[in-house]
Amino acid sequence: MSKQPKQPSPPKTPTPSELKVGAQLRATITGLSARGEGSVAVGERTLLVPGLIPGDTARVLVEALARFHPRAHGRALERLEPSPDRREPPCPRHLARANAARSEGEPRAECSGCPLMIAAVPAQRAAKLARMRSELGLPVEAFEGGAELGYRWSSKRSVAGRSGALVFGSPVGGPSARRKPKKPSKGLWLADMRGCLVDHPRIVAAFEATRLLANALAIEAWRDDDEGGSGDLRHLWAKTDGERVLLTLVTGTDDSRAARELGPALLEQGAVAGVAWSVQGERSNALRGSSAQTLGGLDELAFEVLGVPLRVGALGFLQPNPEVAAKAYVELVRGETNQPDQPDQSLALDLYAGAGVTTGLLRRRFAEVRPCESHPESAAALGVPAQTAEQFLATRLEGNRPPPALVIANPPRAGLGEAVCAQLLSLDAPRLHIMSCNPDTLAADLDRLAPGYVLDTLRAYDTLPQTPHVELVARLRRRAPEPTP
Ligand SMILES: C[S@@+](CC[C@H](N)C(=O)[O-])C[C@H]1O[C@@H](n2cnc3c(N)ncnc32)[C@H](O)[C@@H]1O
Repeated sequence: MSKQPKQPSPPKTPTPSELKVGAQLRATITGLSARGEGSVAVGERTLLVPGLIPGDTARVLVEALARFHPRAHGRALERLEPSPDRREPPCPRHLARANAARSEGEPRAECSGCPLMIAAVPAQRAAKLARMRSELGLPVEAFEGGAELGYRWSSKRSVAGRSGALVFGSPVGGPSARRKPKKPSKGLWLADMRGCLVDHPRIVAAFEATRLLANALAIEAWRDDDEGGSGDLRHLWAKTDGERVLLTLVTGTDDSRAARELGPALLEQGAVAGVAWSVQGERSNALRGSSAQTLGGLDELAFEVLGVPLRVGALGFLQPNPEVAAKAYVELVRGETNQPDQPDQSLALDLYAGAGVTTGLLRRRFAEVRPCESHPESAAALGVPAQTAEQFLATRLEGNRPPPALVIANPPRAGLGEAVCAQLLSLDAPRLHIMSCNPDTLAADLDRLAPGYVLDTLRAYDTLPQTPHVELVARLRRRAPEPTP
């Protein structure tokens, strides 16, 4: 008799009674969390396990049951049956390669910034789409992507380590890490992101040149402590137009050797086209500080997105993946479905306008476009006073003017929130188009807007492959008034 091939075992869903801290379970992952952990529903709770993807069956140690959320957190002890979509992550610094042999001097593999890199990209996209559709109930009709690697035109690093051996990276033990640092370190414990595969190659080269020079100059890393902190270089922010790099040095103090020596040395070496300096000495995760000064070279990058000329300075927002974001912008500003895209002679509002790509695109169709932006540098580039969307809408509502023909809004991750949604309902524009980088807050905003708006179309864009992030564009139209009986 010929030997039968081994059949995969049926998926295993643990029972609620098995879900106790310290218990070891056999579980098959069915979904993905917002932070890229594998997830599986166990009774009322969702068990989240970093380092696993849908289709993986693993022995999982239950480490915690959340007190205020129906969540449980687990750690994969052994992968019993890997998902067919699993792959060796291409990045040598990826946490999943922590146990691989390293040559001497090679940084440890502990980066958890791309938790989905352990799956092939089509499977990553399928898992993200499934989360948006089934878990959040978002009727996403299409999901478009672009380059899988080297796509980031804007990237940040934190700085840690001792002088002469600085590490540029992101905190270890983040939400998608499979293990916490073994011992608490005095400063930040960072995963070394040298050679990051998702960053644009120009940015990778600029960060590496900066690291080598900073070490040669014995620049110190900034350390937060109870006395308010000490040291110097805290964060780095690099942006590129595809050719040139604008680097911002963020230091914890205004008495900074990094600003005095590292910035000029980088320019002299030709490692970057421009260097700016911003001070952020507060105890917070805020990275950019509120103002920057140019240390030399270019003070802004000038380039075009969809034919719109853009100028982005040291602290201005730039979509990390302009290639895919451009597809989302087209969807965001396009005219009504099935209607010829005729010039509209009326007014459009562009809320959270950032560098102004959408303002420029809307100006091709509308006689008047009013952008709103709260960051001083971006607002100045748009020629408007820095104002929050709340302040801007409050002023418009006071004036009791007729509603604009279209409002577009592209808020940060926190979404529009209750106050802005209430203002938008009062404003009563016939069309409202929202671009969002957070499906969870978009789902909440769509619920808040439902009394006044119907969702026409919802499309997603894979702006950050290898990570759980997505960008969405929701196009809403004002609800027709109920017929009076
Ligand atoms: C996701 S970005 C979008 C920027 C721009 N639309 C783009 O695509 O490049 C969000 C922008 O909103 C700005 N912002 C943040 N909070 C704001 C608020 N409450 N009111 C107005 N703008 C805000 C940020 O400075 C940032 O430029």
